[in-house]
Order: sequence, then C-alpha cells, then structure tokens
Amino acid sequence: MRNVTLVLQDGTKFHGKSFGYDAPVAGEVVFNTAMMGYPESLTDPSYAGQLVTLTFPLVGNYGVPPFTFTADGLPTFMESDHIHASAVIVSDYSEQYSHWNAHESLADWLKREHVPGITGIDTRELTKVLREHGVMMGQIIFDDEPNNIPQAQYEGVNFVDRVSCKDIIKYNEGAGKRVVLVDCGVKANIIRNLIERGLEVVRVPWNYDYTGMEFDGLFLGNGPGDPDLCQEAVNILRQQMNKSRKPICGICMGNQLMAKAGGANIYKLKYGHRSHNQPVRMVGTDKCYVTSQNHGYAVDASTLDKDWSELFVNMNDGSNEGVRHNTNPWFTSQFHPEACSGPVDTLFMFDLFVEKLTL
Ligand SMILES: NC(=O)CC[C@H](N)C(=O)O
Repeated sequence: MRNVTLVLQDGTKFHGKSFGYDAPVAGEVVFNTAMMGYPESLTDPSYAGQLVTLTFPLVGNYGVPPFTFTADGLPTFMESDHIHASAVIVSDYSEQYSHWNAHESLADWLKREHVPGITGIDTRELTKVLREHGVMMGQIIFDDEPNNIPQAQYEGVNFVDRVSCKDIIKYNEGAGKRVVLVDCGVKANIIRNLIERGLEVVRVPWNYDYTGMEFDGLFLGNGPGDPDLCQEAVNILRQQMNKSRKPICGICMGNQLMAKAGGANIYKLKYGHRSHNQPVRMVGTDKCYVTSQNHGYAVDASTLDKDWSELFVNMNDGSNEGVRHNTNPWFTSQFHPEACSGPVDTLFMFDLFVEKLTL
C-alpha cells in the first residue's frame, strides 16, 4: 500500500495509506457518522465532488454486494449505477470481509471504478477539524509523487447537470397514477418506493420542461451541490405551481428547490448533516423522527413566502427539515425518507404523497 497524505485547504495534513485506486484526487472533504451503508453512500449521486470521511472506525468488513440490476433497470443493492463520491477516507480498512451478500471487497470495487480510498487516517480528529473550521477542500496526494497535486472546485460547479439523466426514463408504464420525477441525481430507492406504491414513474432530466406533460403528481429528487445553481429547475417548478394544484413532493435537493420556489433563501451549513441519526420534529406536534441525511446546504425557513410553512425542523441545530404549502398539496423533507441506508421511520412521506394523488 502506497503512502498518501490528505492535505486540507488550511494546510492541516493527515498521513495514511492507499487501499483503493491509486490516483491523486481533490474535492470537498465531508464526514458521515453512520455506522454502515458505504455501498449505498458511495453510489448516492449527492456525494459527487466530495471526499467522504466515514467516522465509524472499521470499514469494509461486510464487503460489497453484487452490482446487479432488476428488470426495471434499477441497481438491486446500490443507489445508482456507479460510485459518485470522489474518494473515501477511513480509519481502519478491513481487508477481510464476510457477509451473505458480499460479492467483492471494498478495495476491489474502488479499484474497478477508479476511485481512491485511504486508510489509517484519524477520522475522528479529521472530523473535529471539519466541525471547528467547517467543510474544506482537500487533496489526497501520493507521497512518492508529491508534485502531482490535483486542483478541484466544489462551489459554483453544477454537479446536478453532470449526474442527472440525459433522456426520459419510464418505469412501471401503464400502472395507476403517473408521476413525473425530476432527476437532480435521484437515488434508486426513491424510484423503488414510488414503483412499490403502484405508480408509473417518468424520470426527466433536472431542467426538463414537464409543464405540458400529462401526469398526476410531481416528485423532486435529491441531488449534489448548490441548489442556487438549479434556478432553471425552480423556474419550471414555479410555472407548474402557477398552472396547477397537482400534488408535489420533494426530498433533500427537492426540499431546497421547492422552498426556493416558495421564495426562500438557501445557505451553506458549516459542516452539513450526514448520518443516520438526525432527529427531526414535525412542526406543531411533539413527534420526533430519527432520519437519514446527506446535505450541505439548508433552507432559511424565515424567508419563506406567507403561503408557506415549515413542516419539519432539526432538533440538533434548529435548521429547516421540510416545508409545506398552506393550502395546496405540496410538501417536502430535507431528510431522506427512503433511507438507504438508514432508519425507515419516515417512509410515510411516500404514503402521504400517494394519498394526495388519489384524493
Ligand atoms: N442529498 C441532497 O439532495 C443534497 C442537497 C444539496 N446538494 C445539499 O448538499 O444540501
């Protein structure tokens, strides 16, 4: 294993070893405190452009599931058809793996997909640095080729345009109600949840003008990067809202786009929410849900127009976790009700959407 150094934007250095694909890489360094779920997280398109630090110390011990696809073209166990994170940073990579569904090691998968992985990093110390300073850009360089330092940019890059589908994809054609799904980098489990509920899904590119199409409801998926770079999607959404009261539901980036259409501003969180245990309260109730999350930006709910209200709020930091329109069936969550991975307490969001479609 070759020696590597992770260099943060402020000059902080961490030394480790390469266990994935041997190549220098740069990106935004973020951390995820979940205890498992690396196959799902690495294939979540919302991690595009990021070097993902896993704080759970032992990583790789359950291997990686086979990269098979179901009849409808969705990956059986992953969240998209390839790794989207730019690299993975762990404390102790486990070379031995064992799981009934393991097909290969994490190292072999990373090598096959040309994604760097580094081990031997004090990920808890790294996380403390990121929590103090906020997320930073970082570079993974190989100590035996120190001049080969890559550069990267995160802010201002439209990652959604890179990961969104380029053409319309249909699922479950001819089934009951038809839903247009805006693909900003949608996770497979959102599509699975819609299909499982008997819906026909028409997945369209992020900036596709669907306002002239025939459908019963609209779903806004998750996606990477800064929502302010998706103004085109917000403009189309506003047109749809001016035209019709059809149900609209959104997840993560979908919450941010909906809130923007509702007049709200977006800001960047200091170090984001990436974990399986984010507590979220439903506003106006004393119900708290434990949720799976992966986002770096948030909605400033105080800037929502008067026709909108906050639907969920984060119990750790008070940030917005969802919005709703006061009279129309338009509602969203910043967290991931589809989980994958993580707790499934909030799957009811999909049922609520179906309920609104059939009213
Ligand atoms: N998972 C997501 O949709 C993330 C939304 C947005 N890219 C953010 O980081 O806040």
